[in-house]
Amino acid sequence: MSETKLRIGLPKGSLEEATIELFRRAGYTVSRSSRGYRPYIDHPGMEVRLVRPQELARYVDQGFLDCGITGMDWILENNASVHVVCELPYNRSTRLPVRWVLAVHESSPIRSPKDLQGKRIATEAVRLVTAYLERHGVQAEVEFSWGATEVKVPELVDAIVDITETGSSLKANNLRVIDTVLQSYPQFLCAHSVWADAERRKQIESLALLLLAALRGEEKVGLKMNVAKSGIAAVLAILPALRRPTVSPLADGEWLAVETVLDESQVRDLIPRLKELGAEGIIEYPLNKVIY
Ligand SMILES: Nc1ncnc2c1ncn2[C@@H]1O[C@H](COP(=O)(O)OP(=O)(O)OP(=O)(O)O)[C@@H](O)[C@H]1O
Ligand SMILES: O=P(O)(O)OC[C@H]1O[C@H](OP(=O)(O)OP(=O)(O)O)[C@H](O)[C@@H]1O
Ligand SMILES: [Mg+2]
Repeated sequence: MSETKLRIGLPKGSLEEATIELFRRAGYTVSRSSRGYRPYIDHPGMEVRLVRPQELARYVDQGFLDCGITGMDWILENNASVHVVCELPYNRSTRLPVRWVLAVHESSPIRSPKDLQGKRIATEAVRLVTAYLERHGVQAEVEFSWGATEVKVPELVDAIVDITETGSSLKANNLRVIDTVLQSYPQFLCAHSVWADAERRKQIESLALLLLAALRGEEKVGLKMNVAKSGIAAVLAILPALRRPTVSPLADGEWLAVETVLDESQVRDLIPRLKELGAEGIIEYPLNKVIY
């Protein structure tokens, strides 16, 4: 093991709970004290810092952190030069990407990006929005917002660009979405110099493997059932698998046990059909990690 510890930056705020839970499922316990920004991690070769997601990519770029997790949105907004190891498809409350949306008050006459000509837009991501307006050939004033952006329309600004995940903040503030500026998932990123170092890179790749395995373990389940030999072809015809289902004989020589791994979302449609096809003793079980 290398002498110096791998310095990992984890995002404070919206992504904090979900990220620490992801690390737990990946096999790493990160424990925080109430105001501590230096949580403990149960691995002797690692240390963790809790950092604002807006700043994390910059600290990795500058070499203060070796690697970390932050949204693609803030990597782009900072124009940070970092190596993206992998995308991690989760967010604060769902598995969907967050969207940075251009939104106006319900009562606004603005209907399309073109209608923003000469208007004022508030956002936390000034660079992203400026680039968006350029792509649409629109000149408008983009002002930086420190947060609580939704409440600024229609009195303070004509439009906002803000993050939405479940849509409840937009709804609560009577906002109408005009367009999506960017979709974003958290990214596992590291410094170019870390990626160039064979030993560090191996550490990073192992961590990425476990984080992805834990995320997949959340969305997949195992399914087992008994099927009479005469019915096996029909069952196999509808059964998804990572590669192919496992089929093994029961002790009676007449029946077969079938085992597979599939998306949890498929199970509710599949189980009634399997039952109709004569499958018995169907059991579903959770998985901690899935590695392709
Ligand atoms: N539901 C969500 N709302 C906001 N951001 C989210 C959500 N889910 C994931 N994220 C991601 O978390 C990061 C949030 O960064 P942001 O700058 O908004 O800080 P924050 O964690 O929301 O802190 P604050 O509460 O001070 O705004 C972004 O990368 C964003 O894509
Ligand atoms: O679509 P939703 O699920 O409602 O989530 C989106 C909301 O969450 C974030 O707010 P945050 O908690 O970061 O507060 P802020 O507005 O002060 O940044 C974001 O800025 C939206 O307001
Ligand atoms: Mg926020």
